Amino acid sequence: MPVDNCVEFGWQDLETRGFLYHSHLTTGMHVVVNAAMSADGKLSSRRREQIAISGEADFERVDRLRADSDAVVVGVGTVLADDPHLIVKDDTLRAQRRENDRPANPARVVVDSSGRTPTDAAILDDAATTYVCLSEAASVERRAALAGRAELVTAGDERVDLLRAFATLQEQGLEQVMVEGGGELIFSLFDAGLVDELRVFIGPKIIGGRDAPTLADGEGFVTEFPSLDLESVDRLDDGVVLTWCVADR
Ligand SMILES: NC(=O)c1ccc[n+]([C@@H]2O[C@H](COP(=O)([O-])OP(=O)(O)OC[C@H]3O[C@@H](n4cnc5c(N)ncnc54)[C@H](O)[C@@H]3O)[C@@H](O)[C@H]2O)c1
Ligand SMILES: Nc1nc(=O)c(N)c(NC[C@H](O)[C@H](O)[C@H](O)COP(=O)(O)O)[nH]1
Repeated sequence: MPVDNCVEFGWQDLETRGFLYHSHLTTGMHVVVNAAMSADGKLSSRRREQIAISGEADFERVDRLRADSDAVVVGVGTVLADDPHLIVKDDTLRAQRRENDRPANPARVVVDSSGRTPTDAAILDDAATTYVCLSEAASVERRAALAGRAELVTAGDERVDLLRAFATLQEQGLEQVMVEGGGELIFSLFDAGLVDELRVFIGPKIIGGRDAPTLADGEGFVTEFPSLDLESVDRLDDGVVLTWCVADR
């Protein structure tokens, strides 16, 4: 039975089982949003400092999902707050990728309209290819600063046009895409109809704070809301991982 727009198995399983799946994009890209959320729905504190919400087992799950992916995507807000590296941490998983003729690490993608990604950001090191998705608002100076460190994708006038940017990434062969956050980017991806699957680890913390980032920030939906089909609930560490398919709009 073809898996409609949602992967019930790991990526390799999907390929070996020959299941067909379709994505919200015109052809093969499959976008999985994966985040860790406190019991009260926050991604970090109001100070936007990184807070460990995942336990050891969930961090390992995230590492496996990265290893299964062609690209890991974050917004520049996350780069500025956490200076993430976004590589596969487990040596065996990296070796398996190389054995499968894949780069040791998935590509890294930053959604960053004006090119605010610092040139000394960990995400720009040589551990993996990095794409910086800019809009036309990015200055010549910022483009020149980033050009030597990353592949530049330009889409959109003010904010990054996510549909066009993701279509360009797909042309680069990036089909299995994992989005780690943050809340602004996750909302925009849902708003653009680009999300196929949502996996959330809900961890044993209360963070609170009316200004703390949540799973989906941005403008918010007011009349029509993305609909989710629950695929699985798995207990992990002292929390749970919920996996939803995003229903076609
Ligand atoms: N717990 C988790 O799983 C997790 C994961 C990632 C980030 N975080 C946290 O989230 C916070 C950062 O999230 P955030 O919401 O501030 O920033 P973000 O990472 O979502 O980046 C948003 C920024 O991306 C840029 N952008 C360009 N085009 C855009 C578009 N079309 N749509 C949306 N953004 C666009 C804008 O500058 C925007 O401000 C940090 O505190 C970080 O620690 C938590
Ligand atoms: N899965 C997950 N559990 C958490 O408890 C937590 N705080 C994050 N937060 C995501 C983090 O803010 C960055 O997006 C990168 O996940 C960091 O990546 P590196 O470890 O530097 O590769 N993510």
